[in-house]
Amino acid sequence: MRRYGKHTDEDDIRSRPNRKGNRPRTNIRPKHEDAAWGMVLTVDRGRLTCLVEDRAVMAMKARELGRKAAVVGDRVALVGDLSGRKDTLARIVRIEERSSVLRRTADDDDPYERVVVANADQLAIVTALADPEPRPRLIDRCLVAAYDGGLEPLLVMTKSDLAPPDKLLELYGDLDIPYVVTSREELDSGGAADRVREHLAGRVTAFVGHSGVGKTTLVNALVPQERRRLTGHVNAVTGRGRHTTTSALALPLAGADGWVVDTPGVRSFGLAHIDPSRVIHAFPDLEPGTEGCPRACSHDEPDCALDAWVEQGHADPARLYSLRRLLATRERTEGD
Ligand SMILES: Nc1nc2c(ncn2[C@@H]2O[C@H](COP(=O)(O)OP(=O)(O)OP(=O)(O)O)[C@@H](O)[C@H]2O)c(=O)[nH]1
Ligand SMILES: [Zn+2]
Repeated sequence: MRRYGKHTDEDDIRSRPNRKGNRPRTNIRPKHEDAAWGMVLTVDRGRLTCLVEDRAVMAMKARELGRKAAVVGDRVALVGDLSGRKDTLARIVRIEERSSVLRRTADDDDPYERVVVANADQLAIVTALADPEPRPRLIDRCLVAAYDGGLEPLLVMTKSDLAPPDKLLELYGDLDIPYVVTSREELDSGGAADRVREHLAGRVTAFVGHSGVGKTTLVNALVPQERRRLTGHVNAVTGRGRHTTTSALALPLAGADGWVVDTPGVRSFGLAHIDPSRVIHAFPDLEPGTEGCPRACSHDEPDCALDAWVEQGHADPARLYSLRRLLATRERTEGD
């Protein structure tokens, strides 16, 4: 994984025009020698905590960056006071191009997409087998966002002590998506964290899930208190499972090289920003069946080949129902 530290790139902010196309004013040019690379760990009302070498450095975005927001997971160039000491504030002068972006909107009518996490390799979709009931359509939405943003999905099914995973495995077990099933007992023994950790080594994994599924419990098991202290997040994740900001929070994995990015619990996952034609990629069991579809098929018309595909037993009818519902409504309501 990349290391964060001294920024040696020749292409520094001084040679780049600002958003009006003008060269930045002389007096606001950052000193190149001072710039260092960091990773954004969390964002709280315009204040960003960045990991620089092994220090947590508070920073603000430089004005030259305009409206472009830095989000958790972003790799940024920083100048100014990089000591990480209390009451110091560095400046972010550049955001590196992202290798992936997890985006969502508040609902399917919301024109404002937000980037939840940048540069994550993997999306762990946490779903409880009971309490709260699993919601396949929310899982499907997360899968769409993962494929669209360039993240590999991982399914984590919690609370198998309360209900068996059979129904979800019928839907997702054959899709080539790795999955882990955990229980209360395995949480207590450490077995749950061990099995999830096997999928996280050397990667940045964003965890998403509906409120109450046990995401925070799991993240706490993966990242013990002393690891959090390394990045200044001593009390960032509280007992009741909510950290104080509404932003995601990157935490260094214990026992393996990798990052866990905890995100606030969601009730919905809006996909207003995603073109309907790309939704099918999150349905690898159905996608091959669309070869027989007419051009620009909406997959909800009489000639759609997917009905026959399902009748021939290539995919579960519930999956086609999910796809159609997602395409048709694209509307996030509580019951969806
Ligand atoms: N029975 C059972 N309960 C669990 C399991 N995992 C977590 N819980 C419980 O589920 C409840 C919710 O867990 P949290 O970790 O707070 O859930 P969360 O997904 O972080 O929820 P938000 O903070 O709202 O995002 C807690 O009371 C946990 O103790 C499990 O495997 N089995
Ligand atoms: Zn079709």
